[in-house]
Amino acid sequence: MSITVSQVSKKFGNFQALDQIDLTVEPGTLVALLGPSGSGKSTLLRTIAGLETPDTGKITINHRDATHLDIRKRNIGFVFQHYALFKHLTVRQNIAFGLDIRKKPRKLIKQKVEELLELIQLQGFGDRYPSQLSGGQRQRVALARALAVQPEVLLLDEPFGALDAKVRQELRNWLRRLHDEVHLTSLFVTHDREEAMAVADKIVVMNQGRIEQIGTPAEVYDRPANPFVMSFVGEVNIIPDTLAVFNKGYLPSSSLPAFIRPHDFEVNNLPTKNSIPATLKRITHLGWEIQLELVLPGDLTVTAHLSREKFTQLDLELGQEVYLQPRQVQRFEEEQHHAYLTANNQIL
Ligand SMILES: Nc1ncnc2c1ncn2[C@@H]1O[C@H](COP(=O)(O)OP(=O)(O)OP(=O)(O)O)[C@@H](O)[C@H]1O
Repeated sequence: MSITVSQVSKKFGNFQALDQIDLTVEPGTLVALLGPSGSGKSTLLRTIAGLETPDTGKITINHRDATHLDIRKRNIGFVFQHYALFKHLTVRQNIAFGLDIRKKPRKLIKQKVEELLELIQLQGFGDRYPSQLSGGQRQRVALARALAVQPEVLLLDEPFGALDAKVRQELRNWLRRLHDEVHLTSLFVTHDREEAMAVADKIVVMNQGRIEQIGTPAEVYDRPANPFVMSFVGEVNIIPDTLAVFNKGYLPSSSLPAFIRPHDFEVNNLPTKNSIPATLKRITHLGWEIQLELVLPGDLTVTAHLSREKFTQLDLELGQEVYLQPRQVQRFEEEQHHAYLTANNQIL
């Protein structure tokens, strides 16, 4: 079941929530809509679901024009951040809800509900009420309820947003396995880049109602289309005045800012061929890696990430001088800086 969005725009009053969106979701893929708050992710998802009508453009689901199709005829399952389970119904009754209102035979409903309880690993919880479940369990029930009516498309709006980090991680791995098992086409909204990277086949990076880039997690991370994407999908050092800081042979001269990921700095105690001297200002233990805050000539502070092993080997002390050598530097053409500059205050 494929989804195609062509030239879809949507305004709320004077506010352009979606601006000429083009997107194709291939059958069987799990796609993440990633972007800062207010970038239009939910509006796009709701438009595909039929909860919003686009002002212009077209939406096709499985090659059928669905732009103005009634929501009930789209064969879509929807899961929201705030598990909208019916409080007065048990887990079993919640899962059965969509089948009940479609007046499916009792025997089939019973069988389907048991299958889904097994799928979400909540056998034995069928007679509980939502208030007797944890947040993660409730969200799994919400998923089972959406899956009960056998949708071909599953849309999830920040499904794990309200859960703590550990449960969130478990559930996202589980969602990935479930997606592969059930052979759905799924689209989910998140503002968490790690979640998008960990789960999705493709990531759609959104900003101010537009799509900045569509690509696999590796593509958007390693070959970002513009400064906005580079900054949004991972940490980055932006060296604005490359002429002043780097022009002494450290890097090829350029008037464009240099974008360097913290783990793309090689750190050494002694100068190497093209290294930059820097003073070590702060050391932070991030768990499996160490973050260094370093001051470059010209008083520019950058961060570098080191493995624990390398950190131990260097035997670093605060205030000492080290030498940085960028392994990889990205630069973007002038016109690609627009999105970054306008969204700058949201991501730095
Ligand atoms: N029904 C509405 N009426 C007016 N403005 C709306 C409506 N729905 C959304 N908006 C506005 O459209 C913009 C995009 O909202 P949307 O919910 O799509 O963003 P989002 O990327 O999902 O953000 P978040 O991560 O915060 O949920 C926001 O500025 C929001 O205030």
